[in-house]
Amino acid sequence: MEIKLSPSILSADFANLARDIKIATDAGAEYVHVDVMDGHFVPNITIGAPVVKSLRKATDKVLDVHLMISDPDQYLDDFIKAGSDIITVHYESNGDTLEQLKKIRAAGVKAACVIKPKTPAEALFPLLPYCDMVLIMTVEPGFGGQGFIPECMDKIKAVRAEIQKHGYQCELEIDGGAKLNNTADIVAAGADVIVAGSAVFGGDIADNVKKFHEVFEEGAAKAVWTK
Ligand SMILES: O=C(CO)[C@@H](O)[C@H](O)COP(=O)(O)O
Ligand SMILES: [Fe+2]
Repeated sequence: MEIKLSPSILSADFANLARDIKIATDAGAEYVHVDVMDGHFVPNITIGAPVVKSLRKATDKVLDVHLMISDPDQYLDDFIKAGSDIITVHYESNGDTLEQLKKIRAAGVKAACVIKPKTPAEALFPLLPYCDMVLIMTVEPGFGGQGFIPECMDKIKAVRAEIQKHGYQCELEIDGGAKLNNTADIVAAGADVIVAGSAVFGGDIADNVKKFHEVFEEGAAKAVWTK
């Protein structure tokens, strides 16, 4: 069972993004997670579409773009044109989430929807047929380096059960607080894409990526679900 790592560049060296991404992907990271924050939807400002455009030239790995912005409708075209491979919109952002997902897919980009920790898992269910991936936030969005919220484990299980029940081709990503010591349980609960920022870019990046893949195998061996 293939479990993928999506290192969040929020914890990388912003003056050396291409270098840090290369180290992580050469070591086996499958995706590159890009946290876009607008200072409105979350109390932090990070990067926008021009940076995604530059990263597109720096890597051919999957650019997994997590939009933490109030108005996706205003910026979706920019992130599509910049070369995103996956665009994830928040259920809690303004506008019609279903229409946003359809627009992303129509542009040939993978569409994903994300819920914050206080949003129930069931909010995602009607959107699953329109999603190539769903993301469950396991911290409040806005900052890297926070602790995993344990109550989110049941949400991972509930969304995994719904995906399995209908046979949807939809990846289940989690984001926030994934560490080497809790990721096996997160995978066993149902996640197949793990975002990790501080636990990848803090210390030896290549070694951390390799250790995450070891932990994925442990989690997959304990999992009661299969792909
Ligand atoms: O979207 C976010 C935070 O809002 C994340 O992608 C974080 O950047 C993950 O960082 P760690 O919790 O793994 O340090
Ligand atoms: Fe993120």
